[in-house]
Amino acid sequence: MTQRLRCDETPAWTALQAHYEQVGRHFDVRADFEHNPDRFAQFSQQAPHVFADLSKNRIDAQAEALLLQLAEQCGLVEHRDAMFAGGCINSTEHRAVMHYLLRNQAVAATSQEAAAPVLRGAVADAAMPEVNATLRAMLAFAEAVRADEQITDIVNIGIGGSDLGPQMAVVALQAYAIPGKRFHFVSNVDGDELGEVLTQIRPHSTLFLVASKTFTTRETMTNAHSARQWFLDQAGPGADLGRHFAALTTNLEAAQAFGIRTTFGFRDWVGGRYSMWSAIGLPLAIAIGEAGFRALLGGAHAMDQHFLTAPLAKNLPVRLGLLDVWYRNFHGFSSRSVAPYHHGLRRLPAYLQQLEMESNGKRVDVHGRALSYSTSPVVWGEPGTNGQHAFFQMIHQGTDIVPVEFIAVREPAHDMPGHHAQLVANALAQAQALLQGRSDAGGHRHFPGNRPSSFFVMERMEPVTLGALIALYEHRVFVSGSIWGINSFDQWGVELGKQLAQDIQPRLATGDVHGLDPSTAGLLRQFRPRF
Ligand SMILES: O=P(O)(O)OC[C@H]1O[C@H](O)[C@H](O)[C@@H](O)[C@@H]1O
Repeated sequence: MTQRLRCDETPAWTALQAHYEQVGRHFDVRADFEHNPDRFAQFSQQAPHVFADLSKNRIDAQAEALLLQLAEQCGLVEHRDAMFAGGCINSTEHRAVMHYLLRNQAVAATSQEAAAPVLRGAVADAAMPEVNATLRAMLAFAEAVRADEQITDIVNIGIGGSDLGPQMAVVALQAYAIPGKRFHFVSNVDGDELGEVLTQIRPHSTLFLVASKTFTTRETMTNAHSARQWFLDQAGPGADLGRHFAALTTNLEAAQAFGIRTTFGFRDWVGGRYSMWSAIGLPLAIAIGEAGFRALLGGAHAMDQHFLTAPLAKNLPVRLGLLDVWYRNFHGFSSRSVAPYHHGLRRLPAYLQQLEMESNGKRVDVHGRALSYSTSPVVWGEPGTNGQHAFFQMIHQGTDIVPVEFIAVREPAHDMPGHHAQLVANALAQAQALLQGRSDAGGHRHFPGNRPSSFFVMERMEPVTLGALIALYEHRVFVSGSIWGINSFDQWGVELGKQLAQDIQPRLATGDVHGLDPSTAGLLRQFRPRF
């Protein structure tokens, strides 16, 4: 990787610091709305399937111009283009990052059209035949499962990226899910989770999907082995494991060694948290069918094209990623709350926690040098209107500023009179209240206002819009990670705990506390009589 200027060494960074001191620190969005009649138009835009209003944020044209200079001076475009050219940008794992190839399909493409990739180039041309062949095989399998009335329950066993994406999407697209089939997601090694699912299913009507990129993740392997044992015990003699288990993995040999003959693969250039577009999306494909899954890919692809081709000043992932940098590094905001005003998006905050914090929660740059500036904010949230009755108090009147991201759709999937208007009114009102505040009352009733928020609007929650929304988030995370000069595609921070768990587990049986710190030793003794 060529040496680039670190973001805090660029002239734009220094200029942003000065602009923050002179203007940003005291910038009042309400005053700017009064002086600038174009503010809404300037800070809102239509991207593929997602309209975004960023005008309630603490940003002015000068800050955005300087952020765009920062992007230029940090080599954002070169980095983006390196990713889309198949460059080895995941340098610590020596891998390319090419999940976008999995959705290299035009919206509403038929299976024939889909065989012709939209993004061209040597890397895409080489990879697409296998990508399309796997997609076709996986979608054919999904259609067969959909048509198989004997199979009523699909149990996905996977964790992290092998759970959060497909689960979030199956929940979000419930209105499009095939009737008569239930979808279960088992991720936790806590036996309560698998145990609860096993009480609801029968072996002959269940399909287990063992989803693991590596096929070595201990939680997933423990759950998969327990599920297999349960299946063999319950199904009795003649149990056909092969018909009731499939694997979604890059490690096909390990899956076969487990006894699974139906396997769908993908390549190591698909990161776990970027894998819902791959074979890991099989539960979703079963739920929404081939046409739905292709529409999801098409929506994501439309966002890829936007990210690749729109000028940076009108490039929504770029604007959002730069806003994140502005807030994190200049305003010092340490968290962002996501508030989907859509019941179907209730797993989105959990999904985004992994996407953003596992990608950008890094303290060294791509060369391993310690950073002197902050990276990933904490991302958290709950669906509206529930959050309003819980933690919005803090967002309106607390001592910290928490930018909020509202997400709403124009068309609901239900036809319950009055509900949708009330839901949307609440989302609009919350954003308005955060901005306006309330100064006609003092003390406890005073709302300071000028509290920032963004607002995303989509036509309805459907495969194509969900695909675009998730790709938007992926690229936004890429943008801020790229400015920070970190590797957004590794996750070494999850390793140490895994290793120590392997050391501790046998100690629970033996009681050996040798070499442990006093706290861990004391806690281990608390559990000792149980093992
Ligand atoms: O899909 P798997 O190989 O089982 O990995 C599952 C998850 O576990 C890892 O520890 C990482 O933190 C995640 O990025 C990954 O998605």
